[in-house]
Amino acid sequence: MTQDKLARQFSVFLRWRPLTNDEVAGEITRGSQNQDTSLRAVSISAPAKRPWTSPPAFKGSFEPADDNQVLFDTIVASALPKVLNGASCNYFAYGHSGSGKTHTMIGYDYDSADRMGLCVAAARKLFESLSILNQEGSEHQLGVGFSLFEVRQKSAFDLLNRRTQCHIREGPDGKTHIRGPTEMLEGGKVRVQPIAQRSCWTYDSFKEEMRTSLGLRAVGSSSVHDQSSRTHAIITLEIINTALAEARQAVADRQSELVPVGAHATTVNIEEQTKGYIQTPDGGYALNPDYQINQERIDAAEAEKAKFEARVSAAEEHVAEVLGSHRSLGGKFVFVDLAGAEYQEEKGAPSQSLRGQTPQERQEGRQINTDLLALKEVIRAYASGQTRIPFRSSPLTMVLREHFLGSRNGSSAMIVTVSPSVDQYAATLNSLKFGSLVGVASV
Ligand SMILES: Nc1ncnc2c1ncn2[C@@H]1O[C@H](COP(=O)(O)OP(=O)(O)OP(=O)(O)O)[C@@H](O)[C@H]1O
Repeated sequence: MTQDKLARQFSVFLRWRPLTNDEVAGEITRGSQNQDTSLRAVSISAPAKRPWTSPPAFKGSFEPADDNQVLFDTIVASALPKVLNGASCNYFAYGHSGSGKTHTMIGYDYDSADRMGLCVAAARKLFESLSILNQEGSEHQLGVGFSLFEVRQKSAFDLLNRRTQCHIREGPDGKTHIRGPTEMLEGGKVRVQPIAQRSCWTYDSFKEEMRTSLGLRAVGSSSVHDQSSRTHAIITLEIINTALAEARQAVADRQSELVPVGAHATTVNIEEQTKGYIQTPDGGYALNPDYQINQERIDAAEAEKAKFEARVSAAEEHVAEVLGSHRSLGGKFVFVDLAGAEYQEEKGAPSQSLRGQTPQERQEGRQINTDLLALKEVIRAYASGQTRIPFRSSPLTMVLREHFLGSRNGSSAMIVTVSPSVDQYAATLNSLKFGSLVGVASV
């Protein structure tokens, strides 16, 4: 295995949730074997269903009795030292609606260790480690920058900013920018709101932010269970300090100062070109003999613009310097609670959950499937060490680009959540096939 390949480890785990009270049709028979590799092959069967066995693809498999603490200890805990060393570690929950993704990633009880979701448990451990580092004494206390937004169709919705709709775009620098509405400030300055990051200095303040923001999560109306989420929720916990927050704020301020100066340079250029040329009878353009283009005026406006661009670059360099001032700064845990995968029954008929959907929900379902297929291709390309990774294929993968690229020395994993109910056989089979396609590429 090459060094690069080692740095791109991606593991796939399987989690069987318990049967719910209304799942009375019986349980899928399941097996899991280690063959000649360190990965497990998973097999399923049920009366009147076609049995299926995966290739060796799963790093581990969790039974219904395994609680969230067992998952945290097995999958996430070992990543903590990497995050404290500045790496980015990413975790995805994939599964059909109601299979246990939100229970796994976020949880419905933030106070008990065996029920809190992986992101809450990670925050708890992170704050414990940061408090030790902070006692060692440093100029700026370390804390956690928390952001939480949803990707739905082609937009992002910032749950830390009243679900404000943000646009997902690729900038000229090739990076993905997620931008909210523009604000007009004094002196013609324009500020484009980025996705909010809340600075949390204690675990309790983080939990409070989580509770408030998750109250705003979008839910669908007619899927498998009432709280079905139709969006991909992306939660980031980044190690920050006040110097980093201030340095990033300075970049935003310099960018808003640049906007009117850049607009002025463009206006001057257009004015001079409009006066300096006249239209000829054949529809072409020629120099206006009655006007001399004022090149000095254009150059002065361009020079002013260059001065403000340099201020932005200097502020960006300062962010990089601050990031380099402590080994932990910029380290990140990223948790992605993916929208429920939608699927067809074996013979192409719509599944029970698809039948009662509105046209808008069906359209959303198609986009969700597009996003999930794009994610599968990105993970396969990433895990197999390819240099060209198709991030542009969907808004979801565009948004995840920086986290994949930032995870060089980190580790990433997907948890495929499935129901053991025979009623959910087709959905479970569908999720296992997806997980094994991702898992075999990660060997
Ligand atoms: N491993 C588990 N142990 C106990 N209860 C679970 C487990 N997994 C899921 N549940 C319960 O099953 C229900 C559905 O789970 P959850 O909301 O996590 O599904 P989901 O996959 O996020 O669905 P959707 O995509 O529709 O949001 C919840 O009541 C949850 O508490």
